[in-house]
Amino acid sequence: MARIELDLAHAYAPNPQQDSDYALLPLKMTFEDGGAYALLGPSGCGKTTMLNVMSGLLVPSHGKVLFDGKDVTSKSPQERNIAQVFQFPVIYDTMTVAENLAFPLRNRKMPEDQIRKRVGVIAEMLDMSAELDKRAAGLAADAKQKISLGRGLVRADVSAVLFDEPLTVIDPLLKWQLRRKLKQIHQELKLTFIYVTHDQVEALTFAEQVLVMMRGRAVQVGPADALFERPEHTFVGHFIGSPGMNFLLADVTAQGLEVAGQVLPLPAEPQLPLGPLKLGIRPEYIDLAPENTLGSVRGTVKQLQDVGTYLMLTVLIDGQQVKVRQSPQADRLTPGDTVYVQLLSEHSCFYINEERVS
Ligand SMILES: Nc1ncnc2c1ncn2[C@@H]1O[C@H](COP(=O)(O)OP(=O)(O)OP(=O)(O)O)[C@@H](O)[C@H]1O
Repeated sequence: MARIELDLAHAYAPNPQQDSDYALLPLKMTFEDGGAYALLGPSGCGKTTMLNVMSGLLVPSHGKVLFDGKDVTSKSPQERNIAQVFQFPVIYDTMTVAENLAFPLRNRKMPEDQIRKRVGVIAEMLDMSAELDKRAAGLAADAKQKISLGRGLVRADVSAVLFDEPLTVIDPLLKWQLRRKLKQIHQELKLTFIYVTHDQVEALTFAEQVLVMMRGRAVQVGPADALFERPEHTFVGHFIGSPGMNFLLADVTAQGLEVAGQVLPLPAEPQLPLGPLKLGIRPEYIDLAPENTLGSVRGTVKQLQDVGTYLMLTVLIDGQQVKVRQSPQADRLTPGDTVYVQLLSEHSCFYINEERVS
């Protein structure tokens, strides 16, 4: 196992001139030994590039990769001792499940009795003990991908296991089970896991630390609750949550916070600079208030959506739209109704130039 440090940038084209020429903008990041990390972001944000730089499939155009303090920037995946699981199964069809799982161990010349033991443990973890003697060729796509996962997990002496969207070919029910299984396996094996996905549920349920990426930039790294409660960038607020955080244009004045032509009292602390900013508040944290409650803002119900376990209101506040999550027992409102919403609480965040200032 290893502590992985990145201090680098990567551009595929020579002579990068501007930010958009970089697949990875300059970043410093440490992956602690034994941690479970997810790299999360939309398609094209640089997740696979970062993973390939860590594995050694790609040499970064600028900077360094360190494993336990040693510079491995130009070392191959073999030399870095990395295990990788890709989107699609990488297995030998002519071999049995057991032979496939044993392959990385035989390559390393592990004694046969130890191989048998380790293959048994991994097969048990992945619920594949009954399939060990079956030929891989006859198995369904998701069983094959489970073998790939097993091959990634079978060696106990790897620096890290890197997963690139490994559950893409798995059907939704099994995907849900495997996600939980991987978390459990991580706790048992205590290997460093780095997991690439564009699916926030997958990232947030699996990882202890999630690195959110946007257009080549690492915007925030933290546990799921920090990304939800205190997004450091409006992008993280939008991207995490379903629906994401609401953002309203506001103005800090000597009188208070001006939102949609109404002035709300601001707490003395923290002090916000005078001028325009964005107020961020999650739909889960907006309450409806009786008319003229101090700190509430008047709006009009635009839409009401019954999602089963909750109601989602869309409220228009002077042309700005906010989502408000309500319990299913709440009084039924209808489009056109006037409501008063409470936008300020300890859950409110403030952003200037898309970065959180409070
Ligand atoms: N071999 C390459 N040559 C040139 N540009 C590349 C290459 N691979 C990726 N890119 C570009 O680098 C950027 C980041 O791509 P990358 O594959 O790392 O993103 P990603 O977040 O993994 O996306 P996805 O989820 O779609 O795989 C994109 O703009 C992509 O077009």
